[in-house]
Amino acid sequence: MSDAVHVKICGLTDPDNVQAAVAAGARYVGFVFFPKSPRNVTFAQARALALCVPEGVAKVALTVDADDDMLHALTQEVPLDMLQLHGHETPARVTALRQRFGLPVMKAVGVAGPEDLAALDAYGKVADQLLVDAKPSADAMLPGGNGLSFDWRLIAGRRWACPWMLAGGLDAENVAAAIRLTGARQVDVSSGVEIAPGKKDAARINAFISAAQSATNTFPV
Ligand SMILES: O=C(O)c1ccccc1NCC(=O)[C@H](O)[C@H](O)COP(=O)(O)O
Repeated sequence: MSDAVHVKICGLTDPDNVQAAVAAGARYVGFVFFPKSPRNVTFAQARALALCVPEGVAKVALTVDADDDMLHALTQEVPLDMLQLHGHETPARVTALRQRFGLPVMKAVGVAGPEDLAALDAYGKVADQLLVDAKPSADAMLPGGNGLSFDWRLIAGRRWACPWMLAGGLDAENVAAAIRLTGARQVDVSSGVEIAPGKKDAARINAFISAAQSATNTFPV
């Protein structure tokens, strides 16, 4: 992995914001397939957005406890590079989906306290990537994308068997500190580059990517 921190902009719904993310240097763009989300896109919308994305930028589909039929239709209709699983998918399900759909799988794991760290070790052995995210509160409407951060000291300097991304409540103001504290080489953002739920903003996307890429990561690779 190169020295610059890799950025994923998640929950894109608009071609102008996809272009803004790509132009600013995002390495991943994420599309949300979760009807209750303000960022939900249809397969047709996602396909149109995906066709704007150049080679070298990974197109990630975020799903929540999706069944095989949904994933089959999704992967047939939308050109994708990765699946992001943001529900209660077990390690066995992660393994099965990697095999069935032939795409790398990133498993999101919510962290609120030290008791959540064992799950990162378990999923790190079977997933292609981990998304280390804030655990949503019990009454949250969404399982992610809540703009909530967790205590980064819980994972400072920790490593897993696969590459990982830091997520949860990041924005242009705090991302450099988060990178310094955790040693993250990849970061993911959704709410922190929005002006309203589901409404991304090109200036915020630019500011976030610039702040992440200029952050100094002092941890060894
Ligand atoms: O964004 C959503 O609406 C969403 C819906 C269902 C599951 C996950 C969802 N989002 C996850 C993300 O966008 C990010 O990967 C992550 O949780 C960080 O989000 P944020 O704290 O808003 O930056």
